[in-house]
Amino acid sequence: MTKQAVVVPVPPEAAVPAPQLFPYPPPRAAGVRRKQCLQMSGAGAPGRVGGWVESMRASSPTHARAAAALADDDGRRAAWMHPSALGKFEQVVAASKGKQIVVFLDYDGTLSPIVDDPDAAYMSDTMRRAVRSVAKHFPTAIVSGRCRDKVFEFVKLAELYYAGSHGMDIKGPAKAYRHTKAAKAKGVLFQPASQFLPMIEQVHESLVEKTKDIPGAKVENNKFCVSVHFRRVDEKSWSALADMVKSVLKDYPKLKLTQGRMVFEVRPTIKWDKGKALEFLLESLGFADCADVLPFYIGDDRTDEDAFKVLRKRGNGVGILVSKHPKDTSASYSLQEPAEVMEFLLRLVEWERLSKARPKW
Ligand SMILES: O=P(O)(O)OC[C@H]1O[C@H](O[C@H]2O[C@H](CO)[C@@H](O)[C@H](O)[C@H]2O)[C@H](O)[C@@H](O)[C@@H]1O
Repeated sequence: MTKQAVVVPVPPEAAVPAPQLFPYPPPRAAGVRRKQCLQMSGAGAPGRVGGWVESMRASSPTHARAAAALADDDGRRAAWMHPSALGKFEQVVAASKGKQIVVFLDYDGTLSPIVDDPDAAYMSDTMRRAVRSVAKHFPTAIVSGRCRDKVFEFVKLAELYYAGSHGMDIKGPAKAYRHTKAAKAKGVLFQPASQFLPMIEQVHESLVEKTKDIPGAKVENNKFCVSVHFRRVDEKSWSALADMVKSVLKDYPKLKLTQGRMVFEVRPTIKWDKGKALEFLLESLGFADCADVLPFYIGDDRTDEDAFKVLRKRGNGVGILVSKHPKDTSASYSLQEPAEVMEFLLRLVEWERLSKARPKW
């Protein structure tokens, strides 16, 4: 395959931008307070350990269920916040008239169910078939916090675009989609954080060493970022684990700490995230500043919010949050779990097949 290696350094983050709302239907629920990602970087001081533990609790399924039980008392608000992308399917696809749909899919919790062991987060064969069908009709990308090779090992579809390490490692298929002649003809390869590789290696080693005595803690090397999992750590040790991670990162002001689903994510402080990856891929496909595209982004995690925000800012696109519980999100629709994601993808394929067969008046 012909590769085009583009390695572009991206400047460190200057500041965390204030959350902003965009006039994009349907509206977000009012009165839901936005939870900031916890930051530990040159730009922001770390919160108290108590703050971290609160945030760790918030990402645990037991606590999420308790929060949802409260929200259910106000069911009207929950329903309004996240209309189902399946229930509102016709409305979702109506916006695509005359436009090319491009599909972006997160992996963990979206295509595969969340499991205790990150190495065993397999995708079902039926889900793989659904994603393959989607990719036959629309340019399709997987956007994951995992390292690109690992997510490819799970998905195993060569025809897709892959953005691993939260979008910091992007590679396109050998035969790329081209909307315009200006679109990149050669395979895409983009690694904006390559200068951080040695640092990430060091931090990975230190984190493995430091956390080895905390039962259940697991450190995962995701190439341009590192995950520290606490799903299998006793809640009594969460604060000790948070302390350890923070103490390692003290010596690395160019790295920041964010949190996902029962996982700490150590990432370079560059202005690059899943949202930037989405924009980069649209541009590579030939859709830069283009109105005749409708991006769909489906994801379940806090890091997917960066992509949902980009869609809101563009005022064009469909953000779908995968969650059983009401959450503060910039997505416009929801699906409850990977099984519903699969149903939605199959429906999208069927709708496209039928609309091609339909006579154009
Ligand atoms: O962007 P994603 O594809 O959603 O990746 C985010 C993290 O996903 C994985 O961790 C999550 O899934 C695991 C398996 O189900 C689960 O055990 C863990 O608690 C979840 O946080 C992956 O292992 C991480 O490296 C990714 O950063």
